[in-house]
Amino acid sequence: MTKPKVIVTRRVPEEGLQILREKCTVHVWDSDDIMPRDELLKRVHGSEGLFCTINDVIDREVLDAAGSSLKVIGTMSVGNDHINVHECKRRQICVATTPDVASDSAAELSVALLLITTRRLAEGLAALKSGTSGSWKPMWLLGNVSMGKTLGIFGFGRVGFGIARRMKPFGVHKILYTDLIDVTYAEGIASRVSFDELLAQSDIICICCAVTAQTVGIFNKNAFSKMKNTAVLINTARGQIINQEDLYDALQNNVIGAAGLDVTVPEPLPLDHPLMTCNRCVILPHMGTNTVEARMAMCVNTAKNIVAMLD
Ligand SMILES: O=CC(=O)O
Repeated sequence: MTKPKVIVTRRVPEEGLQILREKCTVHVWDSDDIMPRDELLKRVHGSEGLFCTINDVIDREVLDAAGSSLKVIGTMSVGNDHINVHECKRRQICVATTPDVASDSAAELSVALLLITTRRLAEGLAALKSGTSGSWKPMWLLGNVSMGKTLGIFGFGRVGFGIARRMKPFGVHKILYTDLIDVTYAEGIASRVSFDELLAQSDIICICCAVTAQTVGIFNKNAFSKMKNTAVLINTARGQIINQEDLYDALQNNVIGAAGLDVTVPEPLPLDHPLMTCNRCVILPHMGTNTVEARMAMCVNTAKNIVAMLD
């Protein structure tokens, strides 16, 4: 019996590829760079499985190019916003993500970014490296401590819960969350409030929701105007959730205090983008799940998902 053909759109850990090779004929785009679109369209033809990442836009064109043989798409990611899941459902193509194994890494990165931003560590590091930090000064780069503050979490899923659990020992006074539903695991840790209450009460807000029609651009001028002017906004979810022009204006005009972004539109943000010039905006190049542990587990799970569904 011929083995099913699986396309892997990126160089990924060998452990995952081995799992695939036992059952499938595997074609790997063996590069750290994104598989060019024309190559993807060409190579996906006749495949039964597609192993992709967040940078591969899997739309109708790709699904058409693959043809009716395609049964499963395994994405080595938590999010699936790069995939037209409605179209996949219509065509009875299974889509699998790898959420659980990445939650600790994503929550930890969120807390790291929160601390870098609230304590102004990026500015300190930049000053040291450029030789402008000078000697110790009593009134220089004063950040804020988390102790006694109110932490707001927008989207209380695995990552939001992980942030809450990690920030509790820092002595935050209150943890609030906004989500579509009451989540039972929030009991004793966080209280559900409306979006407006979250905006008004929080000293720090972490965005950890999925990007949907309801959340695109929800952090905009109107939302910023309801936040404290000292508030710090952290986004480790998706760039589209923040209106970046409004964020720039809010930071420039001291409507809010600071922002820490692991995700932007586009990625990477061009060097001449206005947000890149903002001292109070810390920007990382989408590193939420960049740990050896998460990447290995994400790769192995993606491979297992594909094999299981082809079986
Ligand atoms: O953003 C990263 C992911 O969705 O895994």
